[in-house]
Amino acid sequence: MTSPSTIAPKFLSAGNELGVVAVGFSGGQCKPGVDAAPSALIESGLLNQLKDDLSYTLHHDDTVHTYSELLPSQDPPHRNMKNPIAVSAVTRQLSTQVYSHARHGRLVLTLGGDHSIAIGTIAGTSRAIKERLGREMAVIWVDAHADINTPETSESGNIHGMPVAFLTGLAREKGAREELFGWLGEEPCLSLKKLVYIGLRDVDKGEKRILREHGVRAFSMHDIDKHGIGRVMEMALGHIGTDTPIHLSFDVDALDPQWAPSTGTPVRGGLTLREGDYIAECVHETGSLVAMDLVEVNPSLEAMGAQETIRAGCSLVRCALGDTLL
Ligand SMILES: NC(=[NH2+])NCCC[C@H](N)C(=O)O
Ligand SMILES: [Mn+2]
Ligand SMILES: [Mn+2]
Repeated sequence: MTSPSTIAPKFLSAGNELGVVAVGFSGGQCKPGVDAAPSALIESGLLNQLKDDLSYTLHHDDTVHTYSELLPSQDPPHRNMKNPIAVSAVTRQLSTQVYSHARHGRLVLTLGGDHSIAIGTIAGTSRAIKERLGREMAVIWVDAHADINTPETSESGNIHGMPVAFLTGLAREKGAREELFGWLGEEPCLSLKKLVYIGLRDVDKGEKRILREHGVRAFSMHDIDKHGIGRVMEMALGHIGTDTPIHLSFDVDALDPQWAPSTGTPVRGGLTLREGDYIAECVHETGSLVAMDLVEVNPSLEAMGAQETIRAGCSLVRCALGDTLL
């Protein structure tokens, strides 16, 4: 049984308004199928639960956006990135959709898609929050991976391993063309000081150097084993403070493959589903949540576990949006 949350949101307009954006995009990595996640999540009843059980007023265009009209016929590698023009165009368009929900003071839920789409979602919310409230926002990035490669440090060329580098300005290219992420502008969307990672366990060499050099706050699985998830969440939220809007970007591969096998880059030794739900519940309890992404569910991989993965994804979203155990 569920009932609406009693936590009053600090940075949203009244009325429990939820903007939903469904993004069927897979161009930030090489495995097809992650584009089918939004339909799978919606078909399993997620949006109905948010409406009926958690009493949200939904703003959704009933479309899974594939942005096919934006995809170029030619998209050669640029600085070693695969599909750079496609990812740039899709995230640019997505950022305006997320922005217009957030500008109205709605909580924004984006269902991906691979994690490259966070370039668009975080660009959109951070701009809206800056305009509405004159504040900088924080990002909690829950993931097995840091996704902070620059095009130059990346070994794969997959942009889903780079969104944080673009958002924080680390990947900036002087005089970049609009259609090659130049649209992001000079000013970073996110400060490295307002970024917190949880769940890391597969971080590339170049990424480790970046995290160390900039003193980024990161809680790996080692930290979770050592302190327990309760203490880790206290430290993570303590770093952000109580007066800062939070964007939660949740990569389902943060969960152990036992709970979320159907994902493109699974890594053993991850969070239990309960730990994942707990992270989401704690973020909800802050009252500071302004946006959430759920990404990297790929129902076509490990098809046996697809329903399991979808169920886990739905659970994470419900918890972040106020579902409680009692
Ligand atoms: N969003 C993800 N699942 N990212 C995985 C990234 C893997 C690897 N670090 C790369 O840059 O290619
Ligand atoms: Mn990941
Ligand atoms: Mn990721």
